[in-house]
Amino acid sequence: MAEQVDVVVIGMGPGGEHVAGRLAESGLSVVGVEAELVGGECPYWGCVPSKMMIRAGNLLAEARRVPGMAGAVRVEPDWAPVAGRIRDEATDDWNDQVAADRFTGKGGRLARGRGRLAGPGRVVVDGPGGGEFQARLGVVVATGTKPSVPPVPGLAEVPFWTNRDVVAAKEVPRSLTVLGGGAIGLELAQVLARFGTRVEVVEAMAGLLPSEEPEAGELLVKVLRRDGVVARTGARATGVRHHGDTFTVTLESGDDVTADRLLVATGRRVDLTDLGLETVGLDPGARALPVDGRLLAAPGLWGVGDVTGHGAFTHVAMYEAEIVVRAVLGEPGPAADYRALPRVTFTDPEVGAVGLTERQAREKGLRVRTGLAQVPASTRGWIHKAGNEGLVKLVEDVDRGVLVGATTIGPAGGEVMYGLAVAVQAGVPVEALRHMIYAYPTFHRGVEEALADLRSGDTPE
Ligand SMILES: Cc1cc2nc3c(=O)[nH]c(=O)nc-3n(C[C@H](O)[C@H](O)[C@H](O)COP(=O)(O)OP(=O)(O)OC[C@H]3O[C@@H](n4cnc5c(N)ncnc54)[C@H](O)[C@@H]3O)c2cc1C
Ligand SMILES: NC(=O)c1ccc[n+]([C@@H]2O[C@H](COP(=O)([O-])OP(=O)(O)OC[C@H]3O[C@@H](n4cnc5c(N)ncnc54)[C@H](O)[C@@H]3O)[C@@H](O)[C@H]2O)c1
Repeated sequence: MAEQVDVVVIGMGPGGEHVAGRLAESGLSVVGVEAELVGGECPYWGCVPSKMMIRAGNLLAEARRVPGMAGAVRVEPDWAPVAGRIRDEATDDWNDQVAADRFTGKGGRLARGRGRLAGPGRVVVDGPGGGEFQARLGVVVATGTKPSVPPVPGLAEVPFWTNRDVVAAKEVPRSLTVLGGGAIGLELAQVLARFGTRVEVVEAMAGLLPSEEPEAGELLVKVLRRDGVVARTGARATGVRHHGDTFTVTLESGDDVTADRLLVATGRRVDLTDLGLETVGLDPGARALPVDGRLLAAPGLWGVGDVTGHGAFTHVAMYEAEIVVRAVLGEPGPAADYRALPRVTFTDPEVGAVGLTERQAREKGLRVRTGLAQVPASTRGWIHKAGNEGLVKLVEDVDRGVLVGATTIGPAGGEVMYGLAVAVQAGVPVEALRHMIYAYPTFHRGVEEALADLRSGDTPE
């Protein structure tokens, strides 16, 4: 006999935990099903520990910028406090009791185990907290993603690292090859290089961070080189071997890239295969859970977070979670709107981005103008001097006279992006943005310069 409850949430990462917690707080009987740790990838192996690592790497980099600016320092990197913080402050040594208690403290019930659908509203949990539940109001699938491992010959047979191994490392490796020059690969490559690891990044596409503006990838190649990171772009791996303590990645060019460790950071994939989706008429072979603007995948079945394929970011998971909370509670509110989806890659300089890149805007058929401003040429960038690399790039839909995308790279690139996210989301006219006051001397004054460049910039096509 299945136990009757109001809602079952499968997967208690940032998305699932938010939905389950909010619904439990509102008085519903909610079962949260989790196969690993309550909190998901972000606090234990993703955002939080990686940003602690980045904070440490950035401190070293700032200290190294002292000569010529503020005197002399001796910098001796030590990974021990970073590994210690990750264990003690971020992950409780990968123990989720605090998160589990937070959920049950809101009135939720945690079922530890692997959940799968067994028909509309029905969820079977295999594991220590197992059982069968029938949800009166609905089921929420928030099962996240796994590392995507490309079919490079030999790769599956070698003991490569994923983000989880880097986060858990008690010592940094002497050398590291990073397969994939996206967000994970670059953030981790830069940190480890700053702690003394010899790092090479192998990126198959023509530039680093290929989903962002090409200017971002070009700039990152230069700044990473200064950290000692070799970035090989347009580099296709044709084979991987592991002999003794050495990983060898052979490239199409014939070059071999060798290192003590190999990190695979070639994207994340949604795995719907074992979720019983066929029992509710959905395709378990789909690339992502197909949901509508209210995150509904089927009657009484919602999707939240990475699994929906709208952007593998914690803020997307939380945003979608809130929409599902409203839907389940029958509260009014807008449908999901991804026009101003913000991204921040926390390299130094940070790469902030929102909305469409120039290429995406042109592919949508928009008439586009772009404006560019260089951070080192701005007053604040010039004052900042060491570590001042960056730029602001704006993408305007000429016919509507509004920004549809922006990229803000610089020492506070992620923060500078926020104002532009508001402009994209609210469709603030470019004309109005031009007649605002931008505080002097901030990094965000680069926005004003990039707006001026729009006026004098590319001729509309
Ligand atoms: C190294 C790294 C750094 C990152 N940095 C950032 C960042 O700075 N900013 C940012 O916004 N995002 C970042 N991300 C992405 C972010 O971690 C994810 O977008 C976020 O965790 C997605 O949340 P989610 O709830 O959709 O899924 P997840 O966090 O993946 O959680 C899904 C949960 O579901 C559980 N689960 C799966 N299947 C089942 C099942 N059948 N039954 C029960 N439980 C199941 C899993 O065990 C997991 O706990 C980073 C990711 C990585 C890997
Ligand atoms: N700061 C953040 O918000 C942050 C940080 C880390 C991760 N994330 C999230 O996690 C997701 C996954 O990160 P990721 O870096 O693994 O994925 P990604 O999709 O951002 O980058 C993967 C990179 O690997 C490259 N690649 C794919 N196959 C390859 C191959 N065979 N050889 C060489 N290169 C190959 C791709 O061209 C791409 O540049 C991100 O897209 C992002 O949504 C966010």
